[in-house]
This record gives sequence, C-alpha cells and structure tokens, in this order.
Amino acid sequence: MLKPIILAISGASGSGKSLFTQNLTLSLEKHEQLVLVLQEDHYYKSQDHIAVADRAKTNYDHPDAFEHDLLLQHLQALCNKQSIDYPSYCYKTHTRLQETQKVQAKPIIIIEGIMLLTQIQLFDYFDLKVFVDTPLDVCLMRRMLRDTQERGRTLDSVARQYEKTVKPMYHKFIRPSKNFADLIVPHGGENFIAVDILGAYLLNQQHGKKNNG
Ligand SMILES: Nc1ncnc2c1ncn2[C@@H]1O[C@H](COP(=O)(O)OP(=O)(O)O)[C@@H](O)[C@H]1O
Ligand SMILES: O=c1ccn([C@@H]2O[C@H](COP(=O)(O)O)[C@@H](O)[C@H]2O)c(=O)[nH]1
Repeated sequence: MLKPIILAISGASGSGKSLFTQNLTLSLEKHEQLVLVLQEDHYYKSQDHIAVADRAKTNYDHPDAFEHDLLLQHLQALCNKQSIDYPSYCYKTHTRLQETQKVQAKPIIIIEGIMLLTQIQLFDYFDLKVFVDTPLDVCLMRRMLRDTQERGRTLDSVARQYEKTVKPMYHKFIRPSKNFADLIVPHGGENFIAVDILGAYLLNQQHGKKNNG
C-alpha cells in the first residue's frame, strides 16, 4: 500500500465533525475506497490516578488534556505500514478504557477532533486540513442534546462546563486554529455539497497516486 492520504477535520465541539466524517466515509465507501477513521477524543489522557468525583474538574477543552505525542507516534507508525494499538475513551467515567484495538492503515485516513489544528507538529502528516464552522449557539444546542442522550450527562453539568471551559477555550484555541485550515465547511454534518466536493478530491488524489506508482 502507498502512503495513506490523511485528512484532519477540526472545529468546535458539536459543530458536526463526527457526522461529517461519517457521511464522507459512507460516500467514499460507496466508491469502494477503504477508509480508517480515528478520533482525537480517544487520545484524551488517562485519569485513572484521579478520583472519579474530581474528574469533572478537568479542563477537557485544553490541548494539554490530550496525549498528542501518542497520536503523533501512531500517525508515524500508520504511514510506515505498522499497526497501532488504538486507545479507547469513556466520557462517562472521563478516562481511558483498558482495551485497545489493533488497527492497520487504510489508503484514506480521516482523523477528527477539536484540537487537531492547534498541533503544528502533526501538520506534516496532514495532507488536508478542514475546519467545520458552525455558529456556537447551534453547537451548544447540539451538544446539550447529544451529551444528555449519549454521554451520560445532566443538562446542568453541560451548561456549567460550557460557561467555564468549552466556550472560553473555543475562543482561545479552536477558533484561532481555523487559520491553518485548507478548507472551511459551514453548517457541519449534513453539508452534502462539501461531502461531495471533498469525496471527489480524495478519489482524484487516490487515482493520481495509483497512476504515479
Ligand atoms: N447539520 C446537522 N443538522 C442537524 N444535526 C446535526 C448536524 N450536524 C451534527 N448534528 C448532530 O449534532 C450532534 C453533534 O454533532 P457531532 O457530529 O457529534 O459533533 P462534533 O463531532 O463536532 O462534536 C450529533 O447528535 C449530530 O447528530
Ligand atoms: O471526559 C470528557 C472528555 C471530553 N469532554 C468534552 O468533549 C468535547 C470534545 O468532543 P466532541 O466530540 O468534539 O464534542 C470537548 O469539548 C470536551 O469538553 C467531556 O466533557 N468529558
């Protein structure tokens, strides 16, 4: 296999990165492309050493909450055709799970997460950097629904965390990182024009790689 094409998708929490990634992957798979999806969230640091009750105090919207060194090693390994032990994260207990998953590279790798475009040391591995740009009030509404339905959170805790860290850290780290994007996708997960355009670009890149050996 040739070196994979790596696409990084960033943007605010609730902007629709995961849904956009899902839709793009489905569209590529319809064209018989093999896609590996990685989530930056799986690289949140382990908090096993912190009491469960205290884990809610962590600032999960700061780059230091992630183990980006491990992510860098994993991207390196995947580009060198080595498998990785992909970590797994639990939002309810706010820590890494014991289990990891052996993962091999595929010709297209999509990685999505809030801090990816703040990590300049990763940029050498990103062939294309995308920022999903959705108004913050829409992100908050989506996050409220998702986190209470899927991530075991109460409305009150989502609202408090939003004021304390999510919103200020968005302005400090995530929004400025938009300047590093090659492409800005408005609205989020269901922007099918952006899905089609990016899908066509990736197919074209793949064909070019194959034809040039
Ligand atoms: N364009 C959209 N229209 C309606 N709901 C959306 C849209 N994009 C995302 N969502 C929903 O909003 C929530 C957050 O989206 P998600 O993709 O998980 O965001 P992110 O990965 O950026 O945090 C999910 O429940 C998702 O289904
Ligand atoms: O234990 C945790 C870990 C993360 N979060 C929040 O998750 C989002 C990032 O994930 P998205 O899928 O992009 O929404 C981040 O804003 C953290 O605040 C958490 O609440 N608890």
